[in-house]
Amino acid sequence: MENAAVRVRNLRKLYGSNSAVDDVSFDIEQGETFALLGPNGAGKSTTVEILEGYRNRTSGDVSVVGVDPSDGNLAWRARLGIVLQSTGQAASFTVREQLRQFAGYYPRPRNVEEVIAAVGLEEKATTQISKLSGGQQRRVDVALGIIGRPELLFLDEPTTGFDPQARREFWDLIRQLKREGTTILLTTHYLDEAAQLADRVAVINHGKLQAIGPLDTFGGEKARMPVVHWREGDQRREHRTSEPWAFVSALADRSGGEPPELEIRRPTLEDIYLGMVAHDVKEEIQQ
Ligand SMILES: Nc1ncnc2c1ncn2[C@@H]1O[C@H](COP(=O)(O)OP(=O)(O)OP(=O)(O)O)[C@@H](O)[C@H]1O
Repeated sequence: MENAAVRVRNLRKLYGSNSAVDDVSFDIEQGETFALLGPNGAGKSTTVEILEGYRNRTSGDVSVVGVDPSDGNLAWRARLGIVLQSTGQAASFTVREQLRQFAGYYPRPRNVEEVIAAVGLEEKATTQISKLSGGQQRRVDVALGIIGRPELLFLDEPTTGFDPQARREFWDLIRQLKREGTTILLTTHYLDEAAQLADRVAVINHGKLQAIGPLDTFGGEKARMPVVHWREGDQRREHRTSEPWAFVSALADRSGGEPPELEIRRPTLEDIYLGMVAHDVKEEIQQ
């Protein structure tokens, strides 16, 4: 990729003799939403913290919006938005005060009131952050991450604690940022969230990049094959096929009409991911 927002080559991080990140390479294109998935302890946070300039690497090359994070200065940092897994808020400030203060750190901040509205906190703008619920505090984290109009937004488990409606509103907000050209690196354990938002997905497991690819082909043809489910007498039956309609039509002919409890299920990203991680499936790594 010519103008990658993020470029990672042969990244390694050792903690003593433990290889937390082991020869990982990938690019994130400008404007792309990239989801980094993997089980607990896989090396996601270590990778992301190296990109954010919060952690040193053992070896490899890294460039984030054109700068090596280990040389990143304040001007570089102002081009990034970071929503960490947990943040220590200045809890005695109100939502509006906190956002106004943060807006002052950036050269081209977004409008504070617009950001408050975007994260759905209009009614809480004058409430002290310490008096907000966990999910509302998480919305403040997200608001602080976007107030500086970042080119590249890091979202680490952004919707933990959100109720279902708040998650959907958050997804709309992320789509809006994407339309404005923001590059997004999303780390999440919610596979439906990755499926909703990501253009490309990568799975990191035991420190290694296990799979990477566009959302709509991720996992390969075999893992994505639909499964036809139906009932025959008191038995539940299923059949995996790349041509479910042909199979269903033959099944209907055979059983003289639509079989009971007929369903065609396409594997979700979660199904594909779980199959991959459980079986340590090696995907062809393609950039
Ligand atoms: N500061 C540290 N010192 C020593 N080992 C560490 C340190 N931070 C992380 N590790 C180890 O590095 C490995 C990768 O951890 P990391 O936090 O990057 O995983 P993760 O994929 O982000 O996990 P999670 O989904 O649980 O957040 C783990 O084995 C972890 O124990």
